[in-house]
Amino acid sequence: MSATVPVNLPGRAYDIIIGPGVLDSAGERIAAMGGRKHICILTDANVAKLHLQTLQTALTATGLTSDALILPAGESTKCWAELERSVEWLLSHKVERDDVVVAFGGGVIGDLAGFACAVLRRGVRFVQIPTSLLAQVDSSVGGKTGINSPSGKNLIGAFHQPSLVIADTALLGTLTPRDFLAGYGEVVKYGLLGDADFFDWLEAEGPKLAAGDMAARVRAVERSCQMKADIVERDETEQGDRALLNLGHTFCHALEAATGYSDRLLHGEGVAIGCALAFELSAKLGLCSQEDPSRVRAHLRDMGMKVDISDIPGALPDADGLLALMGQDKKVKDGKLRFILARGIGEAFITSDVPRDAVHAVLRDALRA
Ligand SMILES: NC(=O)c1ccc[n+]([C@@H]2O[C@H](COP(=O)([O-])OP(=O)(O)OC[C@H]3O[C@@H](n4cnc5c(N)ncnc54)[C@H](O)[C@@H]3O)[C@@H](O)[C@H]2O)c1
Ligand SMILES: O=C(O)C(=O)C[C@@H](O)[C@H](O)[C@H](O)COP(=O)(O)O
Ligand SMILES: [Zn+2]
Repeated sequence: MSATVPVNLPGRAYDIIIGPGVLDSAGERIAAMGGRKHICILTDANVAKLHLQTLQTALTATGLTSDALILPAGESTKCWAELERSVEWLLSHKVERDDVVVAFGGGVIGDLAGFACAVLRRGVRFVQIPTSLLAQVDSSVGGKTGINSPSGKNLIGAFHQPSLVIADTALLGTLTPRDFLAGYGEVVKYGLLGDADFFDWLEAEGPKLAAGDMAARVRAVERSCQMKADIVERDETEQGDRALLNLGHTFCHALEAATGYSDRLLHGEGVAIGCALAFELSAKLGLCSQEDPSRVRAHLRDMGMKVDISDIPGALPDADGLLALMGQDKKVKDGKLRFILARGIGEAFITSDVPRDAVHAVLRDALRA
């Protein structure tokens, strides 16, 4: 029940190893990469408590020693202060360019550690060992790394590909239901952006997947990684097609900024709400039928996820305020927003041809609901 997805980037190719128990092979796989025998691990407090010992035992079994920096859990860790702490800690361990650093955690640790490795000595190798569903299906793959700014999400960062990804699906068993479902938001995104059959399958198997069915989890991680790898191979640095992976994110990032990158809204929850809004906007513009957003929302609702802006606790800015936050989106070109919209489920495309009034109206309706 395991799978390997290659990411074929010229000069920077790597494998994504997926399956229950693959963490046990981390020592062998990392030792095979060469470099010195001491491994620095960046992780967070939740993951350290549950799984660090297993990782360190796997490393020790092949003669590797390790030290870990345990950072606070949560989105607010993707900040300058924790970046500085991480880089200085790695420097204090005299990490060299050919050493291997391990990012062991969810997307927060992966993004922060990846960025620390991108800037440390202008580039140190790192291995992603994603422990959340979100990190296994999305953030550990493709080399986007970075931190947040009060001005906007992920505004400080770099492209820096990992040298290997080890996604042990058994680790997903200790996620809280909320964190698991947040990751599921990105899984649904893949079906919506480019694979209608996968979305059909999620409608049928999603509940089983959430309940812990391992074969379903492996299949969802593998399909998501395969779709991401295909897109990243075509367009590593988002000059074009890679922006498809941003379906729902223009809305999501504005909502995350509006909620102060806090526990009020997790990234994957924002992606689910953002995908529903992107489909509402597509329907409003006559690009797809009204049945499509209804179907998207019905599936998210069936899974017990946040679907509407009103599912976010606490006050939010009005439609103008959210539009202003969207102005910091990295897809903005010549001052104009670009969106990922859809002609149907599995048929997303990138466009800058979206009247501001239509976006305003969708936001206004969503805030009123
Ligand atoms: N670089 C990319 O391409 C990319 C893609 C998608 C998302 N992201 C980023 O990823 C971040 C979200 O990632 P996330 O949802 O993994 O958040 P996260 O890293 O905060 O993890 C969510 C929570 O789950 C806990 N956790 C992780 N693994 C666990 C396990 N096995 N058992 C128990 N608890 C565990 C963490 O401690 C945390 O409390 C956001 O910052 C988002 O911007 C990046
Ligand atoms: O890998 C990508 O490309 C993505 O867009 C994946 C997204 O799920 C992810 O949240 C990413 O970090 C967003 O990128 P950004 O460039 O909009 O910050
Ligand atoms: Zn995302």
